[in-house]
Amino acid sequence: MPSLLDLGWSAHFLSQLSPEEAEALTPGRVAEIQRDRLSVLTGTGPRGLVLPSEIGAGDVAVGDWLLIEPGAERVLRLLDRRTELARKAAGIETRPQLIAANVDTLFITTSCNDDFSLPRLERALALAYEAGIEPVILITKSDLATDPAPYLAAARTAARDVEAIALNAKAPEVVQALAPWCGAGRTVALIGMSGTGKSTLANALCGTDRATGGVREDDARGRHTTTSRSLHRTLAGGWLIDTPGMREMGVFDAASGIDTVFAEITELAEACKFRDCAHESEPGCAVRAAVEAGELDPERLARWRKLKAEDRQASETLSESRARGRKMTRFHKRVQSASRRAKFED
Ligand SMILES: Nc1nc2c(ncn2[C@@H]2O[C@H](COP(=O)(O)OP(=O)(O)OP(=O)(O)O)[C@@H](O)[C@H]2O)c(=O)[nH]1
Ligand SMILES: [Zn+2]
Repeated sequence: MPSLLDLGWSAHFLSQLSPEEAEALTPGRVAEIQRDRLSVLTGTGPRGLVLPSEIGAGDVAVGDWLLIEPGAERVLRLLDRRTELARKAAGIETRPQLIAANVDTLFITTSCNDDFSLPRLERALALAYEAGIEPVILITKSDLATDPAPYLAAARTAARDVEAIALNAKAPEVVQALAPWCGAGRTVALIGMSGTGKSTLANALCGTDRATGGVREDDARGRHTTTSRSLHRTLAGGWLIDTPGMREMGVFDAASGIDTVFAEITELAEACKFRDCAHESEPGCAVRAAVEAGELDPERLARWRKLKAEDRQASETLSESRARGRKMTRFHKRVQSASRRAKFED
C-alpha cells in the first residue's frame, strides 16, 4: 500500500495543518471524482467519500489533497495546491476550469511527423510554466522517422533548457526512459494533440491496456471519449493523472509563462529604449536589432507576438466575464433587498 510520501505528501501540505490537526486528521489524495462522490487514497488505503456541500464540485480536482475526519469519514477541507492545471471552459462564458491539481511534470506529446508544431509546443510550455509545473517534451514515433534528430533539435529551441526526448511510445524502454519523472511521490500528466501517443504512453507507464485512439479509429461512429479523470499508479511507483480530451488548451492569464518560454525575447526587451516597446517601429529597439543581426529568428518573434495577443484577449474576456458576474451578483442583491423592503413596507 502506498505511504503518504508515495502519494506525494510533502512539507508544503503538512505546513497547512496545526499540530492538533496533524495528530487527529487523515490526509487523503483525490483519485477520482464522480459528481459529489470522491475516491480518495490515504496512507491506510482507499476511501469513498462524499463532497461536503460547502465545497463545489468544480472546486476540487483529481490530485487534490484534503483532510478527513476519521470515524465520521467527513471531508473537512481542501489543502492549498502546489500546482494547478486549468483551462478555459467550453461555453459562452469564459471561465477557468480546473483540470488537475498538484501535478509535478507535464509530458507534452508531439510526434516525429507533420503533427510536430513549434507554436503548439510553445503554447503548452507557457501553460506548464505558468502553472509552476515542469514540462518535458516527448516526441513520439521516433521509430517511424528516418531521423528524429531535427525534431529534437527544433523542440529544444522552444524554451531555454527544456527537456526533450524522442521515443517510440510502443517500446518497453519507455518506462525506463521516463522513470526519473514517474517515481514514488511524483505526479505526471499528459497533454498533446490527438494521435500523438498519450494513451499509448499512459498504458506503457502504468502497465495497463486501455483503448487507444488507434483502436477507436475502427469505430464507425467515431471517437468515444470519457470526461472523467483519474489518478493511476505508474510502474515506477508514482502517479499519472489521465486527462481524457486534453488535446490542446488555449492560454489565458499566462503572461509570466510566456515570458519564461520566450526568455531571450523577455531579456532583450529590457534593453529597448522604451519600456512599453512593441518591437515594431520604435527607435532603440533591442529586439528588432537582434533580428537584424541574425541573433533572433523573426518567426520566433512572430510566434511570441501571436501567443501574447491570444493570452491578452483571453485574459480580457475572462476579467470581463468576472466583472459581469460581480455586477449580476450586485444586481440580484439589489433586487432582493428591494423586494424585501417592499414586503416590509406592505
Ligand atoms: N510506431 C509508433 N506508433 C505510435 C507511437 N505512439 C503512438 N503510436 C500509435 O499512434 C496511434 C495513436 O496513439 P494514441 O496513444 O491513441 O494517441 P493519443 O494521443 O492518445 O490520441 P487521442 O486519444 O486521440 O488524444 C496508435 O495507433 C498508437 O499505437 C510511437 O511512438 N510509434
Ligand atoms: Zn523593442
